[in-house]
Amino acid sequence: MFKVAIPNKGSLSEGAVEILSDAGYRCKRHSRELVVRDAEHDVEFIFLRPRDIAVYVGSGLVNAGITGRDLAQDSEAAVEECLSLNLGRSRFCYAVPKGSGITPDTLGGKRIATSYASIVRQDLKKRGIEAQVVRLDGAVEISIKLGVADVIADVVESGRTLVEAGLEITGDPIMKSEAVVIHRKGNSPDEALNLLLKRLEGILVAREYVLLEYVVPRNSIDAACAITPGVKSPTVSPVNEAGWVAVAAMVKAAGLNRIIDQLGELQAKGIIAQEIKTCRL
Ligand SMILES: Nc1ncnc2c1ncn2[C@@H]1O[C@H](COP(=O)(O)OP(=O)(O)OP(=O)(O)O)[C@@H](O)[C@H]1O
Ligand SMILES: O=P(O)(O)OC[C@H]1O[C@H](OP(=O)(O)OP(=O)(O)O)[C@H](O)[C@@H]1O
Ligand SMILES: [Mg+2]
Repeated sequence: MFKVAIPNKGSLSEGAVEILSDAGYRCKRHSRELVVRDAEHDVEFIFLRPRDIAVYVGSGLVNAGITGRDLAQDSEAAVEECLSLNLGRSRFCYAVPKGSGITPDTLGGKRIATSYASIVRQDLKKRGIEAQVVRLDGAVEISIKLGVADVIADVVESGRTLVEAGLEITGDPIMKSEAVVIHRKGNSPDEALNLLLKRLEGILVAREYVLLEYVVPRNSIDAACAITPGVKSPTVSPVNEAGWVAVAAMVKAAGLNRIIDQLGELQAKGIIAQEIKTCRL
């Protein structure tokens, strides 16, 4: 049975279960099960700590996993990414007490608290800086106030936790992260993994696009198709009224209102947008 590790807690846990469920897999836990079997798809979902997922995948004990890019890198496990899931986006940054003036170039000799010791050591090495890395499990932002560190390196999303702790980001992000599907480095994806990836890709596209349908005067069809070119090409069909045609096309949800306005200027009528449940391009 194909084994997929997913986070049992933390920021990525809900999103991972949701995208897999949208892709048609049965992976919801009813209580605290560690394993959920989807017999129909011949897949076993194993609930692990997000930090441990890359270790299991890298050792070949599970076939694939969903975890954060930062966690995968920090683990130093032999894994590679096969798909980004567009969820759990964050930046991994150095932060210092507001107004302290400490920058990434002046980290030499400082104590840097982090839950991602390996990423920080790699970054310091790249910069040629010697500093002390203090490995903490979480709530890293409080460590400076409590006196164990001068600087932190941590995950930043909205930045609210930093502000509340009186800290500010210094320098560019050390890395940008999001939830990714990983598999063992060097293994070429087998049929079961490719199927999982295709289904997840279908959900990513479905989340990004809507299906737009409208009718438009026949003499405006070229202009309308230029506004809604679809992914491959729009579907144009006859309607029961002379001089009009119906159009259906996938459009990016992000620019939807502007597209509707432009179609309105072409006298398009009956414009409707529908969510897409899944999609295979
Ligand atoms: N506030 C956030 N917004 C988006 N992604 C985040 C956030 N905090 C953490 N992450 C990402 O989630 C992943 C796992 O971190 P998370 O903090 O959820 O796990 P954890 O620390 O093991 O769990 P917990 O915080 O519940 O103990 C990492 O890839 C991280 O970048
Ligand atoms: O920029 P923000 O939106 O404020 O989010 C960032 C915070 O979220 C995470 O903390 P989490 O709740 O996972 O606690 P932890 O640090 O104990 O893991 C992360 O470690 C930061 O502290
Ligand atoms: Mg956390």
